[in-house]
Amino acid sequence: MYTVKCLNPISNRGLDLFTSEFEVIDDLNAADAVLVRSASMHDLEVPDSMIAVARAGAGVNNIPLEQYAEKGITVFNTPGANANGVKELVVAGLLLASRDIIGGVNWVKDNAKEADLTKLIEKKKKEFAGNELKGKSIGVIGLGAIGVLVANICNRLGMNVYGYDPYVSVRSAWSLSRMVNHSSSLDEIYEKCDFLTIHVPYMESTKGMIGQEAVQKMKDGATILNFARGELVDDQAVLDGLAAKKIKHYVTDFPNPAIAAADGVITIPHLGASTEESEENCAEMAVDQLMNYLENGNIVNSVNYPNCDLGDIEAECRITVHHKNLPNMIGQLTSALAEEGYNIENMLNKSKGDYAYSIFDVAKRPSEAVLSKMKQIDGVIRLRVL
Ligand SMILES: NC(=O)c1ccc[n+]([C@@H]2O[C@H](COP(=O)([O-])OP(=O)(O)OC[C@H]3O[C@@H](n4cnc5c(N)ncnc54)[C@H](O)[C@@H]3O)[C@@H](O)[C@H]2O)c1
Ligand SMILES: O=C(O)[C@H](O)COP(=O)(O)O
Repeated sequence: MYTVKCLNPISNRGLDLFTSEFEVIDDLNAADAVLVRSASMHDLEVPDSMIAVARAGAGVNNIPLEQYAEKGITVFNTPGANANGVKELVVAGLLLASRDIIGGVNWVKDNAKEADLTKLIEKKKKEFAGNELKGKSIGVIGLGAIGVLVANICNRLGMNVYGYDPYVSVRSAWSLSRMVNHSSSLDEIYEKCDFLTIHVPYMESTKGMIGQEAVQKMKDGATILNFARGELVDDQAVLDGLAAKKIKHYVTDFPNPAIAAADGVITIPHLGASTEESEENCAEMAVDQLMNYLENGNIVNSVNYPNCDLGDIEAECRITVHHKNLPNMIGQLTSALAEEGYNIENMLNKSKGDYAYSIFDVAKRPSEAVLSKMKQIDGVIRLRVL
């Protein structure tokens, strides 16, 4: 029996997938694994029993990835599972920024009781007029699961699309419309685009990537859309840009007190992935990956350990090892088994940065002495016997 604690509400579509071998519990201290959305785990004391975290979503900046890797806690996310939800809200953001829909709707509400409302509307509507998206240029920064969908739909809306992603994956490159222009520098995007939309992860290297210098390089009257993370954009740079009319609108899914009430800022309370469909997709994928890892030791879509998948367990015993990515780890682990006559029927080893993961299928459960010898090898972080 494995125990799972949810740190945020997780869609029942995912939780219902848990078989009788799994129990969702309230006590974190008794949990083997955690399911989480945006709750911050940075200052959370986690029990030694915890061996996995599944983020039902894309961004993992709420999880201490390196610290968990060091402890042999595998962290998963659900790539692409909420991308369509975000893409649709970006389209809404583009429309809210180019037509004064919010101003118009609010005015009608405020004047709802006026007897001659219909007449008044026809007089007033010119104040809420706007522009069309067709023919405007947009720069998409980050062409992953969301960026590709945004770039392609903007192309279909008749916009001139420029994409920037120096680390673009082959999968994304295949999915991108051939009508999307490839930008090799952010400067080209700043220079050419009426709209900029950011879809990169928040990391040390991307923090504040849209700052004073970037804003100064932008076209006059540009609109910035941020459906990725608040920290990617420097608030003061945006406020200065808005005050100087350099920036027309800042549309953000990540409001904070410094910008929430500022003129020109259109704020949405982190609703990008808050659709029934995205919540279900993320929950299903997260639970599926978690069960596969806990029961079979397979790693699919981890962000701090390599993907390593040997299928369902068919051998008598499976041993999984989280270890440092050091020379001769496999040699030492296989020797410990071979010295005592345990035959390895199948094995897989993968590495990611400083960490690696190995799976050994053996014909017989090794003795405690052999397992203890394997655990004591320098660089071994965690060993599981399944
Ligand atoms: N608003 C929401 O509710 C919501 C929902 C999902 C994701 N997000 C945010 O959006 C981010 C992107 O999500 P995704 O699913 O597309 O992730 P993804 O991993 O599929 O794509 C990220 C892309 O950014 C690129 N990238 C990384 N650093 C870059 C840089 N310096 N310049 C340009 N490109 C860079 C990567 O190569 C990758 O292609 C997430 O990390 C998360 O923070 C927000
Ligand atoms: O990174 C993500 O997937 C989004 O920001 C969604 O976060 P949420 O699951 O808390 O809505």
